[in-house]
This record gives sequence, structure tokens and C-alpha cells, in this order.
Amino acid sequence: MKAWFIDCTPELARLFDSGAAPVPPGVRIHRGDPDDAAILAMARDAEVLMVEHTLIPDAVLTQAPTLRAIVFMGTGAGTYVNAALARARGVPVLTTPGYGSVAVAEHAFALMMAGARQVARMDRDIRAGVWQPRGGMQLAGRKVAVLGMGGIGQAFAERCAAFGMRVAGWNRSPLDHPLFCADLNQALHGAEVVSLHLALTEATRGFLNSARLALPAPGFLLVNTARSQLIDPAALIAALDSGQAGHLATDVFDAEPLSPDDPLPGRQDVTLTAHAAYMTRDAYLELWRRTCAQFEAVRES
Ligand SMILES: NC(=O)C1=CN([C@@H]2O[C@H](COP(=O)(O)OP(=O)(O)OC[C@H]3O[C@@H](n4cnc5c(N)ncnc54)[C@H](O)[C@@H]3O)[C@@H](O)[C@H]2O)C=CC1
Ligand SMILES: O=C(O)C(=O)CO
Repeated sequence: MKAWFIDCTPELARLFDSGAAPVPPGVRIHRGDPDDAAILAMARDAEVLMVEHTLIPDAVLTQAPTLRAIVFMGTGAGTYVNAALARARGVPVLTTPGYGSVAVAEHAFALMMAGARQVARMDRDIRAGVWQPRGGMQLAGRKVAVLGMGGIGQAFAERCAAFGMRVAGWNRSPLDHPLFCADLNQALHGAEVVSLHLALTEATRGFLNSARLALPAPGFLLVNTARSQLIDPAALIAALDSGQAGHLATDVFDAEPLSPDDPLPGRQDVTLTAHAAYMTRDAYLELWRRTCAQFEAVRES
């Protein structure tokens, strides 16, 4: 069976080139960033498309009759593939959940610490020739609301508890976990840090709306390694402008790479990383292993 793996990042290319991430027979690798026409041409030349952070054009689902499956190298495929159209066309979109919960939780922690201590702000200052020490928030003793206690949320919550934070880990279904909090409003109320770990679905789009953004403590720190679409964009900007949200530390954006009119890079009250929370060597190797396992599952079906 033939497959194309598209959108190979330099990090992954290094793992291929060093032999650390073996490529199964039948899988061809496209290095770089293909345009829609190139993606369609690969889809017409394969039974399986293996993709990372590539927007799959709808034409792939309607004009590539040999395509049997798309394997999304990651958890949240919904922002990259039109899931409803894929379902309607009978093209399964397979994912690789759980490959790197610790890596993402550690990155969320890095964002929380950077935001709490204004690390990126002072780095920008110093590079601009400004020596301006800036105060921060001590994390020990602070309340953190962890929204979504799946694999990543639990790993993050446990790390916060180890730092002496007061953790309210909300999950929509009850959990037998010592940090679980059943009441969303209670979890958010007075939180000094809020960290998002929900899956993006039609039900969770815009989940953090203006009413929910009003519940944490004034000046709270918002951390997002999940999906930007979980936050209502107008409510987010209003919360930052009013100071209700004191800082946003985010790894995920409405458009990736960022659209030139995205307001976030122009602000000082944000810390930004380029959707890299999962990118540790350990997580990447496990991610590739699971991606190949999904390819094999299609081959054997
Ligand atoms: N920035 C990055 O590099 C990465 C980001 N992610 C994102 O992190 C997030 C969490 O991923 P995992 O912990 O691996 O997923 P998971 O499947 O283990 O957890 C998902 C959570 O979302 C909740 N959820 C799902 N539908 C819901 C609904 N309708 N209402 C309320 N809660 C709902 C579940 O109860 C669960 O708590 C996802 O958005 C995923 O796409 C995942 C990997 C890497
Ligand atoms: O696994 C995911 O969902 C990611 O965001 C990284 O691709």
C-alpha cells in the first residue's frame, strides 16, 4: 500500500535522517510545505495520507478516489481536516491520542512560569536595550483551574500540585482523581491561573466566553496549549484590554502560521510559542511510532 507523509518539520526530518524514526515500506516523505495542488496530487497517488499541521483541502476528500484514510499525526485533527466531509465520503481520519501528554503538560508549565514571571517580556526589553526588572506572581499557594482532565490536563494538574498550587481540575464527566472538581464555576471562581486542556468540538468552540472569563481573579493568567478556538476571540481581547485577564500564554492560534492581522503579537501582555508543545524528542518518536501503527492498521484492514 502506498502512502504520502506530508509537511515534514525539520525536527522530524532530523529523526528520519538519523534513523531514529524508521519509515515503513510504502511511505514516501514530502519535505517542506506543499500547496493545495501538490497535496491533491499526492492524495491521488496514495491510499493513505499521513499529515501533521497541514490544512487538508476539501478537494482531497472529493477528488482522490483511491484515498482510503487520512492519518493525522496528533490528537486534535478537527482544525486541519473537514471531519464532516471525511465522514460523508467514508474516509476515516485516524489520530494518535495520548502520545505526548507529559511533553505538552511540561510546555503548559513553561508557559505558566514564563507568564507568571514576565520572562518573555523582559527578554524582549533587554534585546531592545531596555533594562527593566519586572515583578511577577509566585505560583505556590495560587489557585489554578485546569479545564479538561484528560491525559494532558491530569499531567499538568499533578505538576501544579507538586509546585504547591491549589488545583481545581474540572472535567465534564466525573473522575476518580484527587484534583477533580465537579463544578466548572467553582473551579474558575477566583482562579489566579486558568489552563485549557479540552478537546475542540462543536460543543467546546468558544467555551471560554465573556461570562466564564469574568469568574477568575482579576489579572489572572490564561494558559492555552489546547486549541485557540476554545476561547471566544472578542471576549479574550476584551478581557485582556480590561485587565480582567492579566496575561495570555498560548501555543495555539486561530491561524497557524499567524495571520498578519492577528492582534496578539502586537501586545505586551502575551507570551507566544509556535504550536510546539508536543515537540520533544520523546513525544515526537512516540508520535511517529503511533502514526506508523495507524498506517499499518489501514494496510491490514
Ligand atoms: N499544543 C500541542 O502541541 C498539543 C495540543 N493538544 C491539544 O490538547 C488538548 C487536550 O488533549 P489530550 O489531553 O490529549 O486529550 P484527551 O482526549 O485526553 O482530553 C480531552 C478533554 O476534553 C474533554 N472534552 C471533550 N469534549 C468535551 C465537551 N463537549 N465538553 C467538555 N469537555 C469535553 C474531555 O472530557 C477531556 O477532559 C486537545 O485540544 C489537543 O488537541 C494535544 C497535543 C499537542
Ligand atoms: O496532537 C495535537 O493535537 C497537536 O496539537 C500537535 O499536533
